[in-house]
Amino acid sequence: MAASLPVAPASVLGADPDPSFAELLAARSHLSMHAHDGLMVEEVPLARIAAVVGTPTWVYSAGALRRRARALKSALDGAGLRASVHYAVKANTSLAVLKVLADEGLGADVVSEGELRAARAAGIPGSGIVFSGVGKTERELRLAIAEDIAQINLESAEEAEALSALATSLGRTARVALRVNPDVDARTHAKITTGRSENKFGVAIEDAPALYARLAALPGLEPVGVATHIGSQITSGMAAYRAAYARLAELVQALRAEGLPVRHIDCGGGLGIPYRDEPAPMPEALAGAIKATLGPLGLPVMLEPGRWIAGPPGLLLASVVLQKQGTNRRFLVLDAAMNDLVRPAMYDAWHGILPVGPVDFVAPASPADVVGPVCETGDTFARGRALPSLKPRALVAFLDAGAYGAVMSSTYNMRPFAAEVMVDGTRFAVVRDRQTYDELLGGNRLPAWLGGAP
Ligand SMILES: Cc1ncc(COP(=O)(O)O)c(C=O)c1O
Ligand SMILES: N[C@@H](CCCC[NH3+])C(=O)O
Repeated sequence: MAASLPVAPASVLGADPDPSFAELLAARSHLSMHAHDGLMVEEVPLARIAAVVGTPTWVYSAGALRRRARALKSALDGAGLRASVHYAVKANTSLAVLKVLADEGLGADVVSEGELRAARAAGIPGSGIVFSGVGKTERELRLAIAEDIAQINLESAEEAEALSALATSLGRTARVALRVNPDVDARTHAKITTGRSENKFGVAIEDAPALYARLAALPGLEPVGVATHIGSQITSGMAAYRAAYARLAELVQALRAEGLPVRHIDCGGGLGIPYRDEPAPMPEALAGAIKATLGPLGLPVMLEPGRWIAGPPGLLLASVVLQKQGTNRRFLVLDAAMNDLVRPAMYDAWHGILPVGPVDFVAPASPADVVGPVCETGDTFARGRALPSLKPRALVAFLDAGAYGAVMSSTYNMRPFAAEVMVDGTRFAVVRDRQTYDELLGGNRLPAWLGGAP
């Protein structure tokens, strides 16, 4: 049920005010503020989840995941593209999330044995799986061959030679695509741009024709296409995508002129989401950019979106431990920390923070620094954020934390991994148990010479 509550004040920081609570809510249709139950995900009050599961807890909306998977596919269909979507598993590896997306017919883009196993465990067939990554081990390549996955995206000449030798020794032929680095600037955070020549990913586009010919000549390999991925959280429009895809199109024409077979093009991921008030790139725009640049080739395309699918449907639910008055600063100290959600510490990322209680939602707001209890100054989620005065045990939600949230958490400061919950309509379920202290300590062993069992 939508909020019929007054609009909370925007940030008091001035020139570029943060979005108000009401604006944040309005842009996220799986969230609503109920006058009695507080902030809800679909039909489930977050306060109920906190009462049953505790905090910190990741909460995912199955409905929002399904809607986004469908929206992406319909944008691609609408542009008349023959396209397959391979969800980038790295964004969120929860089996429940993967199962929802598998049920929507999505394939997977994986970068490790663990991700390949997770995708298979969720029921994604090998024929829907693409394996990317700059350093796949022999063990991982063996598994990829055994699972007969759709394609292995090769990122170097060295990897091509190694895979050829391995596949030949196994008496198999591996379908491969060549990941090229088009040397375009995706104009995103320096730590997550991948398509510049100085980045470690892919092979230089100038070297691609010769290497593709080599793939065709090597035993045990069947080159089926070319791939690229220029970076993540791309919100600067379609120019970088267009530049990269135009280079891919030229490459494909050059390969065809040499009589080399190209069956499809892997366009990568990277579509950004509005965490704060960034312009929201729509899948229709990406589909249009693909159509305009690659459409004339008449080939099927593959996409590898991670964040766009899994980001907005997830949040991190946390409790206030205490509110501390510092020198000219108010600190809201939470039970969640940088070990749970590392993006603010790692990339200075901005996440919307909403109070969960209906009373807190409409109470007067003033600037607060929102921090965790970890012993690092970087354990700061937000500075000067307009929030009401919150009592110990009040709940807050970090928005858009479904992608690169739980997957990047650690147990730093001996803090267990948080629980994960999925909401679907009126029901919710724990989809990953909170790590226990026994599990947290369990992997430790004392050698005999320190008193451990011989
Ligand atoms: C090869 C590859 N494909 C897809 C993705 C998914 O990116 P995003 O979550 O930005 O869509 C990544 C991560 O950036 C990647 O490295
Ligand atoms: N982990 C990054 C994105 C990296 C994308 C993976 N190649 C983030 O949280 O924004």
